[in-house]
Amino acid sequence: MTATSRGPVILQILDRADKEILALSRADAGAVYNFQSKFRQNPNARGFWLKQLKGSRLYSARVTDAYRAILLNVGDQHFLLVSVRHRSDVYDDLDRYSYQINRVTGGIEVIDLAAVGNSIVGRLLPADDPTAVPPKTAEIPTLFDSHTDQQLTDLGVAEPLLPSIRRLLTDDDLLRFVDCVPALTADVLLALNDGKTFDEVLDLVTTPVKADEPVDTEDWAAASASPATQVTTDDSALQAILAESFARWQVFLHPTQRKVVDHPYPGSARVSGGPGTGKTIVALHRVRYLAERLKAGKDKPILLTTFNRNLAADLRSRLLDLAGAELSARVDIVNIDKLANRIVNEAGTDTKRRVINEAEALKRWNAFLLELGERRFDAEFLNAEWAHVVLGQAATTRDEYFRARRVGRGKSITREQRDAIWQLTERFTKQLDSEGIWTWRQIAARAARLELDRETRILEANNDESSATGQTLRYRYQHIVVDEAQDLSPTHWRLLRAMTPVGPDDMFIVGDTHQRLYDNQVALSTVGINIRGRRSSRLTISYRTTREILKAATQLLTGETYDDLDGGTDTLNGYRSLLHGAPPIFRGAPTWGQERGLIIGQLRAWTNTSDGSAAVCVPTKEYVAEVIQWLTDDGIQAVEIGPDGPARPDGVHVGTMHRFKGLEYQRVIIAGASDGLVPRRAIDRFRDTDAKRYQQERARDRSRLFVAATRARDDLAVFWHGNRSPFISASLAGLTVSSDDQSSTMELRH
Ligand SMILES: Nc1ncnc2c1ncn2[C@@H]1O[C@H](COP(=O)(O)OP(=O)(O)OP(=O)(O)O)[C@@H](O)[C@H]1O
Repeated sequence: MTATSRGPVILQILDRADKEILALSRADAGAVYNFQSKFRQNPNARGFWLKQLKGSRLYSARVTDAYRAILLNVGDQHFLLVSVRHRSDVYDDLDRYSYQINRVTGGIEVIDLAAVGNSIVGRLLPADDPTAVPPKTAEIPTLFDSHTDQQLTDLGVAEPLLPSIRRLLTDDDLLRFVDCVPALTADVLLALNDGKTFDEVLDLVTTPVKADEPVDTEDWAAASASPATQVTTDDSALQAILAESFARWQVFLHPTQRKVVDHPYPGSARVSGGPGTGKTIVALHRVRYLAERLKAGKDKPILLTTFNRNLAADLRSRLLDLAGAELSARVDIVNIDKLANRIVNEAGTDTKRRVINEAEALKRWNAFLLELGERRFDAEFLNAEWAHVVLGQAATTRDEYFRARRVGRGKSITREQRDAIWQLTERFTKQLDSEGIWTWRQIAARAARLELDRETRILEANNDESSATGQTLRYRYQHIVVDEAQDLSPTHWRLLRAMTPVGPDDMFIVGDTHQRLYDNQVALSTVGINIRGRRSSRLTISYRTTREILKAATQLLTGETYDDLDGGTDTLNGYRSLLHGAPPIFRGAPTWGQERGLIIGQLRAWTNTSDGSAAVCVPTKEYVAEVIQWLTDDGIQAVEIGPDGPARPDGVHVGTMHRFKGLEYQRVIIAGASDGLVPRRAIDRFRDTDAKRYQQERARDRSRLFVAATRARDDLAVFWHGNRSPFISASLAGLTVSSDDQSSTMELRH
């Protein structure tokens, strides 16, 4: 052993070794814990039997009689724990392990060649030559024949794997193979095999993880500090792994996630990405990054906000896990409506009012119009105009309303109509006032007004140094982090913008417009938030969903376009998964009553679904009640998902598509995916009268289905009765018949 007792010994765990440790028995994992703490004190202690592979950086060390730790020495006293294996697997000479610094990413990669070899032949290789791989037979075409070795390594494929790659014949070979190779190699090969060109893979997969500086493949110290080397950062993370009290996301960030998190921005930044790409994880790490850099104090200079209450509760508990109590105490975590309400309460002028929700507001619009005998506009149109144009753009006078932009509001209106609308909304608002009630949108508008006024006072005080108010009045927050940004309204953005000064790292905005569930849209530049150019990044690897589910889910979106929160368009280009599993099931029944059989049958077929790992998602509340009844009658415990999440953790969870945001399940059934329900039949009336509105409502229903489908980790089943939803293509449904051939006699509920 060359390691001496010069400096402190550093021992970190390399990504993937944690999975092996967690697979050990409690006693053996405990032994790993003892091992690592003793090893740090003295790596040369006798009981370790520390053995170096000749001419190599690899060492084996004894953990217990049965287990060996495989260590990579990356610096004088600096080791990475790369594997914990049974003694019989290690073959004392460690020949089965290959290690390198990837010349594209600069990250350290350790490869178990024996596992790779086994994956190719699909059986165990002889123990006397674990790295042996059957020779390639010249005439049989292999998967990557059209790419040269040079091309593959330029894309970041690990060089030691090239001979094995040349022996991959089938998709199954590849899927087995990618389970035991470095993540970038897996990602590149899967993308090429999916038919992407060299340039596309370079652009989508390789460039985002490429090292910023040229890579020195002999500089192990630099490589161990590279974001591409995913290691535990401190002892507490290592302890957490061993105590099984950690979640992987707390420790191992993907290099693209790491780059977005650990980055000083000159102003606001925005992160997009499909479902499950770790946007919330990144938001949480970002909050920790910002909190660690705060000046000491007890105040809360960071705001972490999201759309609704249960998502905020989830952020709170996850931040506590990630950053601990002390840092979390410096962060104000509150959902956006509650934040607005707080500001209004603080002003003290409207504290006695009762809040009504959107559905209630619409009912009142209907009654109001009926009473007036008003027929020029319908209630939905006026409610939306009031929400998006009047309140959304903070128009408090007729003139302001006349100047307000109506982008995205559908059919255009004349000056005369504008005048009539203004008068109606004024009267409607007065009526609500007189009854002492208001909506969440009104609260947000009032809060935004209050905060904008406050900001004006701050700026005035700063300009006038003699003013005493300048000493005390400050912006509420130094940094604001927003999750689920796609669902915030322009008024919410105005409120947030006024709460933090424009400057470095002011706002960090995370969201995916493909998952927009509420009727809100914004171009951030119009509310003073600049996210253009390098301030925008996209995450593309899903950590939640399998390739099979992801492919089906993205097909549900075909034909729709999505905005990028700033007037442009966003796509799911490059969205992918390295996980694989069973193909999703798409199946129809003649009637809703018969769909019951599909639901119950599927839950029974999956087995062990009563532990909260499975959920049924339906289009409306009525269907929730009915499915819960069916499951209960069948002896299956059913638990409703309410506004604060599932009522209890076990059982089969049942809820509407709206409720599924922020949740994830091993197995998901989407039931009632029928034409007339998804999208809602109610929107048909806009088809001819307001094409823009029709398209927006339809896109929202599509997003709901997409969100529901992407909550599934391993298994997804989509059922319908009567005609299937038009969002489910014939190829998805596995049907060869044209849609006209679908049974038109099938009964549709409603
Ligand atoms: N670096 C990582 N390592 C391990 N797991 C991760 C990582 N990043 C994300 N995950 C896991 O992937 C899943 C999805 O993460 P997260 O909820 O942050 O995604 P999201 O992009 O916010 O999803 P959605 O848009 O659907 O809300 C979670 O289970 C999370 O723990």
